[in-house]
Amino acid sequence: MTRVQLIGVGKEYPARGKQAAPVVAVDDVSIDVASGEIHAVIGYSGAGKSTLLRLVNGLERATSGRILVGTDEITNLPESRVRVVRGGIGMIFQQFNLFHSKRVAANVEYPLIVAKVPPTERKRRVAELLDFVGLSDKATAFTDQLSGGQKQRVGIARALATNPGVLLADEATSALDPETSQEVLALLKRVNSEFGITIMLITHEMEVVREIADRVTVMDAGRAVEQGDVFDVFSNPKTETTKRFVATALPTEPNAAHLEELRRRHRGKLVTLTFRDGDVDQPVVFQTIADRGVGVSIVHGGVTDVGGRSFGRLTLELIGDDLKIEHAVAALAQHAELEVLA
Ligand SMILES: Nc1ncnc2c1ncn2[C@@H]1O[C@H](COP(=O)(O)OP(=O)(O)OP(=O)(O)O)[C@@H](O)[C@H]1O
Repeated sequence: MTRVQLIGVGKEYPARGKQAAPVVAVDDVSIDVASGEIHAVIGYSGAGKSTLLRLVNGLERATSGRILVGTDEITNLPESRVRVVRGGIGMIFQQFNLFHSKRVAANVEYPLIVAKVPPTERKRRVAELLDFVGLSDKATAFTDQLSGGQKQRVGIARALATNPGVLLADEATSALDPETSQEVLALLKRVNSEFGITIMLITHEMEVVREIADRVTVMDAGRAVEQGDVFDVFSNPKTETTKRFVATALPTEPNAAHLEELRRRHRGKLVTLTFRDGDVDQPVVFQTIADRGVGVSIVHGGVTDVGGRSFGRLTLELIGDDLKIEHAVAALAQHAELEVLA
């Protein structure tokens, strides 16, 4: 169980060439990852996510701010001590980074050899880890005989070998198909819940955050532009960046073009209702409409899960005479967040 704190962290790369300006890859980012938490950092390409991860594992030095991994302030430590701290950090990668010339068991054993763990203990630990990731039967296979999902499971077993307090995941499921991604994310959830390992992951995929994270930081152009509980951030996005991510995975209001199309097909009044975490009783909503003598059909949207809580956005067509619809809208507004689509 390890807490990871980034306090006003910045990373600037020097200018290359005479005309070029320095690149500010990470700009004044603060993230407090509680021990045992799964924290996702999401952003588009170039947002600074990978740089941030390299600062946390001490592969690069921050130009400003402080980073603490547990009680070790790695931004202050000499390189020899940073290496020791890195021993308590597991890493998994998009391209798995396995040794292709070694068998599965040898890949998992490698960090134990580096850590000078005695052979019998190593064998026991490797067997235990392969069992945990469900690959006991692949111990003697070469890694290029494995599927992508199996390779990442080897990566996870290897990362866990030395009992790290923190696991850093760099786009760990980006190279995998959706179903395999789900399996790997489920395994990471078990890593977190069974061993209490803090997980910090970077991704450009909203699905990953939705599936696994407790809290999220949204990065854009090196800065942390939104941060908080996954449900709070995504059910009420404030910045354009977050809104774009939300639109890829959560039910939204129809966009302008879609609204035109809906208008053409539906003559009634269109309204969008937002349901947050069961704070709206759906039967009451539909009863309210029926009680006013108004017909209803769902024309867009849905209900889904985010951060383990339900979130819904439904666009409804209200059908009936104008006055009744007006009353129904007024009554609905008492029960739910409602927007009339003008
Ligand atoms: N070693 C480096 N030298 C100079 N500039 C760098 C270096 N590493 C990263 N950058 C720059 O820093 C910015 C952030 O890059 P970074 O790779 O951290 O973003 P990212 O969000 O991880 O994107 P991606 O998912 O595409 O890797 C980019 O503008 C990139 O060009």
